[in-house]
Amino acid sequence: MASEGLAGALASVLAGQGSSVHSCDSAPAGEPPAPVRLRKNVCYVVLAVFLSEQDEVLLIQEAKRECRGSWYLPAGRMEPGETIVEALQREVKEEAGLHCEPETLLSVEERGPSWVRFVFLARPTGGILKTSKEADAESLQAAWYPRTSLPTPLRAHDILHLVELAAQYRQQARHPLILPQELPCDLVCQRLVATFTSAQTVWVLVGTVGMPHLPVTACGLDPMEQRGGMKMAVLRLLQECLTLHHLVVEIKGLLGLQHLGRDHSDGICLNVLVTVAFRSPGIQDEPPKVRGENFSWWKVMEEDLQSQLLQRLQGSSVVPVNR
Ligand SMILES: C[C@@](O)(CCOP(=O)(O)OP(=O)(O)O)CC(=O)O
Ligand SMILES: [Mg+2]
Repeated sequence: MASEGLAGALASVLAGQGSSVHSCDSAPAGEPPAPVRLRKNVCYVVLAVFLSEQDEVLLIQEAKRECRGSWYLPAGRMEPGETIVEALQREVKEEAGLHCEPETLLSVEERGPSWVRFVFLARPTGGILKTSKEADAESLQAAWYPRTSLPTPLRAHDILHLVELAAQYRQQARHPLILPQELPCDLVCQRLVATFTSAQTVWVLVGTVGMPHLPVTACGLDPMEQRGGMKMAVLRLLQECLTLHHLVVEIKGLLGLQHLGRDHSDGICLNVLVTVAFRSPGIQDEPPKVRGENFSWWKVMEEDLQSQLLQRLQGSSVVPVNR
């Protein structure tokens, strides 16, 4: 993929799209990671934040024994064979009685590659709000509450931050609308847009095995990568080509997300924006030296692409991960 191919790939990722994952540039040592199987070695959760124009939040009252009567946002575990959006729409219908459309990903939370939660800002498109008369195993009821006076008890307080994220996004959208792209993937992996900037010039790390491409790192499901979280896979790839001890690496967040779910392709690919900078504050005009033959820095020359990338970097215009 010559420069125009790379420019096309970068433009696609910056637009929240992406492309199928055919191979990885970095994987955990030893055996190749086992294919991902939902509900067997990974659990994906979907969660919806509905925030009305009257600044009210849609909550559901849990029916499960272990949290019965407590209030939470509509959320649930994905089932094999469904897309992320289908899971979101199923859970909201089951727990709140409403049809919905996702507006954008608000946040992705992960406790290692085996547990990932996709948090959406969503809007109701129909259906009838579930009342206590329709209580069942999915939920006791659903109701709208003023954002500043939510009912108690809450099932968990983690939703307070998510509701705040939704309110902030409504007030000022920090990133473009980003929705999952239905592209097949066998692993939990991350495609890196790893950048080095100097003045108004930006370089992007590219994989050079085969056609030059945005590098992909596979997340391991072993205990070490579980404990360290998904950033371990990013650091592992960068460690393979850069001398990290004099660099500062920051994973800014998501530019996009890929998953299909159908045809047993349960994997996900997170398209992540990463910055690489020298630890010492001295002016560094050139990116850090790359070790080996498998990666190199590509200077982004296309003005439009460069300004788009700089704008995303300067504004942290990405979906936060674990933030
Ligand atoms: C796992 C949660 O994010 C909530 C979603 O899972 P549920 O317990 O509500 O699952 P379903 O029965 O499928 O609705 C809470 C958490 O501890 O992460
Ligand atoms: Mg639930």
